[in-house]
Amino acid sequence: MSKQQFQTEVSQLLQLIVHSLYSHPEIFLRELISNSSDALDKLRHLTLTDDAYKALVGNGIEPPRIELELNEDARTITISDTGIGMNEEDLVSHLGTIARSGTRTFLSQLSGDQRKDSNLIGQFGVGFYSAFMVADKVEVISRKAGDDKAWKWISDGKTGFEIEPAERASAGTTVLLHLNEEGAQYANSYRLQEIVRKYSNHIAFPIFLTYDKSEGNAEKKESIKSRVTEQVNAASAMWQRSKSELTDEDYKELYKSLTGDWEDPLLWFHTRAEGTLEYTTLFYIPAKAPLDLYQTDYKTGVKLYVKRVFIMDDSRELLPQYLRFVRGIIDSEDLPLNVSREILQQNKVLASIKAASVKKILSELKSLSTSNPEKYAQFIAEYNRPLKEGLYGDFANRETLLELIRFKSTKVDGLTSLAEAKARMQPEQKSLYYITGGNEALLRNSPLLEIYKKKNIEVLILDDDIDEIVFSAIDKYGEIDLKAANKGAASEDLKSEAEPEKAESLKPLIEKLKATLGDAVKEIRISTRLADSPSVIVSDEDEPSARMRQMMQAMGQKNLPELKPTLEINPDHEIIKKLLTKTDDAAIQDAAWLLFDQALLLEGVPLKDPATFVQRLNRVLNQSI
Ligand SMILES: Nc1ncnc2c1ncn2[C@@H]1O[C@H](COP(=O)(O)OP(=O)(O)OP(=O)(O)O)[C@@H](O)[C@H]1O
Repeated sequence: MSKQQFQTEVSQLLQLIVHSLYSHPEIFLRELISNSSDALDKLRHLTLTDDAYKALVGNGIEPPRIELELNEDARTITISDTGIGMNEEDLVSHLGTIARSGTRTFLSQLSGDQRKDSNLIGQFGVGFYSAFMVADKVEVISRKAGDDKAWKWISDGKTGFEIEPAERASAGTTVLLHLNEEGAQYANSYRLQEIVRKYSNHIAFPIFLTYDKSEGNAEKKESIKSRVTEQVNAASAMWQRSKSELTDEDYKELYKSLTGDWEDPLLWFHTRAEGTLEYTTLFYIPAKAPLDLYQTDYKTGVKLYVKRVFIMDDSRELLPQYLRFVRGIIDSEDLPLNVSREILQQNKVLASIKAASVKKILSELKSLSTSNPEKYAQFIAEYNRPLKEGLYGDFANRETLLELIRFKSTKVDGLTSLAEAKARMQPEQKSLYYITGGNEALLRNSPLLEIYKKKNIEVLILDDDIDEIVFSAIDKYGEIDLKAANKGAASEDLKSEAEPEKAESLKPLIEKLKATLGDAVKEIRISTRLADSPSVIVSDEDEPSARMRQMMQAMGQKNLPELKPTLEINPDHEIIKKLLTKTDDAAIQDAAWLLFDQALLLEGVPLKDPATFVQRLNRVLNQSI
């Protein structure tokens, strides 16, 4: 026998489970049955596709079933399956550690108070460990398909576990729960049947319950107990039934058992396609974004079935990456059962299912945005950003995605759509405008927006760090141009007349400024977009903005060419007007740098030489007091 410690995270998780989940202990059964169902799925796939496993059917591998056994006197429940099973190594790694990085990160981020909040932990599946809510000792006896040996794992759920050799007639896993005080209520056959029907009715494998049934004997006026085994669930793949047969509760329970989420899903879409290709899809959108949404090793949430046989649940080919928050099932009639990961990558059937699924999901979201704006707002609060990622990669659905994404704006509180912004356009307004950068407050106060304010034109505020990358690739919304206010060309539309004389009179000043700033700027020109500020910096259409360069540097991009922005000055500003009459070169030089540096600061670009900036500022201040 070997005694082993739990990984630290497991101990933390167990603490959390035992101390915060008392409100839902019954879910232990759903979690264990869903593990059994997964194990049966995995083995069935192997026996259908792999000759070595095929040969073992009836000889070490039994037909798929899940058996619950209740022993009221001993206060034990067993959950057995004829699935894939675990060997010694699997038992240690699957039941002694937490493999999912999402769970690990989640646990490490929780504060003391949050740990007490059971809603928070409901966001991820607690899985097997939920057994310790109801049991003070758990034994797992398992034999892996293809192996002769069986192993027993025993733990009190406190610090560690023991492993020893065991006996098991065929492949599969038996979980034996020694119920604790809290769990005693489940040593009751009615209760168990009720829980199975509530949470696991849709499980595609038969679930049997063996228990002592009391039956009245009218003659002797007494009840006789007999040991019986009865099937408890419907055992048909729920998604294959027609929508009209299914209730909201059915959908919600399937979702919970698929994902381990405790909250109801926000939405679901159930579709059956018949015709050239036959398949069923059932997609769910979780109410809260999955914890690993922004991790590169995120867990995918769509399971692939072929003719109701589970094939895989970790393929990134089933939906595009930006829809990685979608959970659910794709069940195809046309794919081969032995379809491999490599084949999936170039498979035409899957490509069509995938394309149709994306269209379906997006079009359902689009109709939700009009039919139920409140629910849509909940969706957007969680998933606006992944949709933007889609804008970057999914050309085929760009138009729909543009309709779905929501924006902050200078004209409305909260969020708005492009369609709404279009409806608010001024009669003379030629394009839709936006400004990008990493900080909302900075953007809202940017001098670049002054002219828009003056002309009562709306500007969308794009303050997500991916916005500039995404939107620089998108120049149209339908027929209308989308233009960045921080780029050169946006001001073309807003040009006022009467410029030639102004330009002529400012020429000498611009030359002096240019002589002072030299290589720090690419060009100095008269601005048509400023009202209250004396100066601003802008980038060319094809250049990354100043803020974007910072991001690229932060991400480790080296050898970026020096930033050489264009400085625009406001001919109508008092400072510029005064400078026109100044002849003192030293004062003009100080002013040139101050105009440039303040424009950089407002763009959120840190100054290269703050000390000189402060000296200059103090010089000018000194003269003005
Ligand atoms: N009945 C079983 N048969 C075979 N393997 C099992 C069984 N129960 C658990 N396992 C193994 O133990 C692992 C951990 O199970 P656990 O329920 O904690 O998490 P999970 O099912 O992977 O994730 P989640 O419950 O969050 O969806 C499983 O991934 C599986 O490999």
